[in-house]
Amino acid sequence: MKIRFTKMQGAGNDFVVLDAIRQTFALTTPQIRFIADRHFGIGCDQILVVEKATRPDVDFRYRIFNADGGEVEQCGNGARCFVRFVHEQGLTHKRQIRVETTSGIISPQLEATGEVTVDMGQPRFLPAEIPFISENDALVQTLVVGDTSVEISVVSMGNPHAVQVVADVDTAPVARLGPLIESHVRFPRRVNAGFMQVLDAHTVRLRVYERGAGETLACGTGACAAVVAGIRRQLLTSPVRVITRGGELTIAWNGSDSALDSVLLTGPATTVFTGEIDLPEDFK
Ligand SMILES: N[C@@H](CCC[C@H](N)C(=O)O)C(=O)O
Repeated sequence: MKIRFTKMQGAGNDFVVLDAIRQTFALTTPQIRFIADRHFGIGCDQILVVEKATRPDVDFRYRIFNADGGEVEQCGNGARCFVRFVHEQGLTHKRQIRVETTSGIISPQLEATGEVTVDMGQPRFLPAEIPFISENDALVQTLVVGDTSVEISVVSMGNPHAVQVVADVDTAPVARLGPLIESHVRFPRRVNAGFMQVLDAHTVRLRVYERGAGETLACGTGACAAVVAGIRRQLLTSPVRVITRGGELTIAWNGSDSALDSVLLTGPATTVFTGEIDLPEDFK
């Protein structure tokens, strides 16, 4: 089966975008892994599938798959690439669109600057909403990871995040602790592990070990979760510039624990190349 694709990136978080409106296909999990494979396939952190809306009050639906083949609820950098894709492909002329995801509706807007701002919806903090196994809903929770204890704040941006504050992201043990936190028994659906260094009240550096993809150059929902956790912990004040290894994002959140405002994510979205791929039936 041959399908056309577009390779995109937002702050270095890279995507293969597939148009399921003008072509028909059904992907198996091995085929998703093949597309994402950086040696045998195209290579990407996530695959985004653009579909027709299933309800009248939205413009499109999109599905998100991690490189490991698992379907996920939300993707911030992907949402920005999504709006650029539907514009460049002539699927809409609207600068602001409403998009269904498996965890709700998001609203990306193409700015005059070329950047994209996405209303990512409200963050959630209750352990059951993450999900996270805990007897309390404390803002800072202790997680025992192997022979180390880390202090995390849990946030759902539709998808689960565990954010810790570190002294220096360059020396933070992302490769060692990231996979252990991702698959920790207290996160029944696994988790994205964020490592945030606070530079000042409006600036952080961030690395994220993503569920189902490993460390990526940037994670949009990870940036939202880190900033929201930092604001709740009174370390940060909105808006916050998030410096990742692949680029910069801006996060604004005027909410509080009692008034859960939407989180706004702004950043770049770029098309890299387009092509056609022949999918094998039997990739493992
Ligand atoms: N890169 C994304 C997040 C993609 C999904 C994540 N790995 C998960 O499993 O929840 C972003 O920009 O938000």
